[in-house]
Amino acid sequence: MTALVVAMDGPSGSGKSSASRGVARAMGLRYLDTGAMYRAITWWMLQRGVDLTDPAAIAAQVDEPSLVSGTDPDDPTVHVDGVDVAGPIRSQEVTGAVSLVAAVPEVRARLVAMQREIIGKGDIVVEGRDIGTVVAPDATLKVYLTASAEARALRRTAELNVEAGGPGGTTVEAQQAAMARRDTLDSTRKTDPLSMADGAVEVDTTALNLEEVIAEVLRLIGERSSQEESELDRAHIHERA
Ligand SMILES: Nc1ncnc2c1ncn2[C@@H]1O[C@H](COP(=O)(O)OP(=O)(O)O)[C@@H](O)[C@H]1O
Ligand SMILES: Nc1ccn([C@H]2C[C@H](O)[C@@H](COP(=O)(O)OP(=O)(O)O)O2)c(=O)n1
Repeated sequence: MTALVVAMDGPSGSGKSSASRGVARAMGLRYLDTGAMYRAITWWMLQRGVDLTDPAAIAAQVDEPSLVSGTDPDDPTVHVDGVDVAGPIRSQEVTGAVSLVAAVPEVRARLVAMQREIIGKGDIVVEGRDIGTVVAPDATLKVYLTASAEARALRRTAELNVEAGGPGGTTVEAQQAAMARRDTLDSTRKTDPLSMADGAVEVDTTALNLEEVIAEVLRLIGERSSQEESELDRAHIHERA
């Protein structure tokens, strides 16, 4: 069988990270969070005081930091210049700035090349916005996760409250507005907008719990793998005839 690559795309809060990690764990696959890579570069640019409203300033610095992404679904890591930035990349400051950095073509070129190199070894679940469309259009399975704007905001608010150990200073309404702003920025940039890839299967997670989402993706992988096997069988029969 050819190397398995599962592409998981979708907007913020649709459940990509949780579902991708669950699927990777269940199947013993590697896991790559490409959003964490965009966040890590953004963290570094903020540390350096780069003017994020100036795409040329971002482009001029993009090759400076070293970036290393781990692929263990039980311990996804990201290091910038040797510093573990798993915590800081989730800060509101980074979340508020990441769309500006991710819109710069030079940033995307560097990160897409790194992502393709990691994916090249196969047997991996990769999550992001443009995995099925740009990074790995030949993936074995392409999933596009969605959920209603309200469900996504509710999930994110609950997550922030847990992190803060109580009401985390945000409301579902504020969260929904912030996510809508970021989705708009992510989907209106000129390069690689947030869109569904050809051949992707849409999974609406609004009414599904995490276990149900993981089970559905595992079912789709099984379906795709048996389709591939029967196509191979047909090709062999054709060759022999
Ligand atoms: N199907 C689901 N039902 C309820 N909550 C979910 C579901 N999938 C994910 N979550 C929760 O929603 C939040 C956002 O999920 P996450 O996987 O980080 O989404 P994304 O990577 O798409 O931004 C997390 O707190 C996660 O535990
Ligand atoms: N393949 C990707 C992944 C993320 N991005 C951008 C878009 C997002 O606003 C940021 C952060 O992505 P991340 O997946 O961490 O965001 P969420 O956890 O879904 O809120 O990076 C991208 O442009 N392309």
